[in-house]
Formats: sequence, structure tokens, C-alpha cells
Amino acid sequence: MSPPPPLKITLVAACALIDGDGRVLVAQRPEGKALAGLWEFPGGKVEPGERPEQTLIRELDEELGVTVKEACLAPLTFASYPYETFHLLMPLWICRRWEGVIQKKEHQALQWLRAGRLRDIPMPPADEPLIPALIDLLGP
Ligand SMILES: Nc1nc2c([nH]c(=O)n2[C@H]2C[C@H](O)[C@@H](COP(=O)(O)OP(=O)(O)OP(=O)(O)O)O2)c(=O)[nH]1
Ligand SMILES: [Mg+2]
Repeated sequence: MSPPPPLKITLVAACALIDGDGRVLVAQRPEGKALAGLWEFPGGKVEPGERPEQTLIRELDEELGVTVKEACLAPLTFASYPYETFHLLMPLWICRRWEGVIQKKEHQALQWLRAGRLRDIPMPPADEPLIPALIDLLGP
């Protein structure tokens, strides 16, 4: 038997933006990328030298065109999931305050959903365990 390949942990920072009605923004992953078509929380991989909060602020600008202050990010929970080729570690922040108008810059589509409705859309397997924390916070 050959030894298992070394474990690669990928750190991804993600954010549930929450609107005035307590709905959550989800974004449909682009065609041609891993997990294409699934609905995710905006965010991305932490690059070398970045703090995860900086990653999130950068990704929210790149993906949605909004400006978020670090003080407006609150940690909620995290995902830890064994994908085939890497282990995903993904802290999830919430954010209720941003500057600018949300634009669909990289995703196929965006939608605002009540937390209880997140169970009705296809999300990456890593994300499913995050839904109860959002329902606890925001109601179904
Ligand atoms: N952003 C985000 N990524 C997620 C979620 N759930 C999940 O399994 N992932 C995975 C998919 C990817 O393997 C990885 C993040 O990838 P990404 O494509 O968003 O990374 P990125 O924005 O930095 O994009 P790129 O520069 O690598 O193209 O985490 C989620 O809810 N949000
Ligand atoms: Mg991304």
C-alpha cells in the first residue's frame, strides 16, 4: 500500500450578507469553475500574506462591487469538509452593512433568500452544515 498523499488544507473566507429583511445573499458559482452552478456564500481563497478578513473585503469588492469595513464583519461559524483533492476550512462571517450597490460581477446569478430556504437550493456539500447557524440567527 502506498502512503496517503499529504493533506492540503485550503483556507477560504466566506460571508453571508444580510439585508434589512433578514435575508441572506447567495451567489451561483461560475461555469467552468469547480462546483459550477452551485449556490455559495461570496468569498474566496486566502492568498499568502493576507489575513482572512482582508481576503473577504477584497473578494466582496471583486465579486459584488461593494465596500465592507472590517468592523462590520462578525464571525458566525465555519465549515470543515474533506473534498477529494483538499480539505476545505472555511470561516463564515456575517455582514449587515456595506457601501455601494451589489452587482453580479463574477457569478452566474445572485439571490436573496430566507435562511430556511437555503435548504431548497443546491449548495456545495461543505455548506449544508452552515445552514442551521443561519436559521438560529435569522429564523427560518
Ligand atoms: N466562496 C465560497 N467557496 C466555497 C463555498 N463552499 C465551498 O465548498 N467553497 C469552495 C469552492 C472552492 O473550492 C473554494 C473557494 O473557491 P473560489 O472559487 O471562491 O475561490 P476564489 O474566489 O479565490 O477564486 P479563484 O481565484 O480561485 O478562481 O471553496 C462557499 O460557500 N463560498
Ligand atoms: Mg470566490
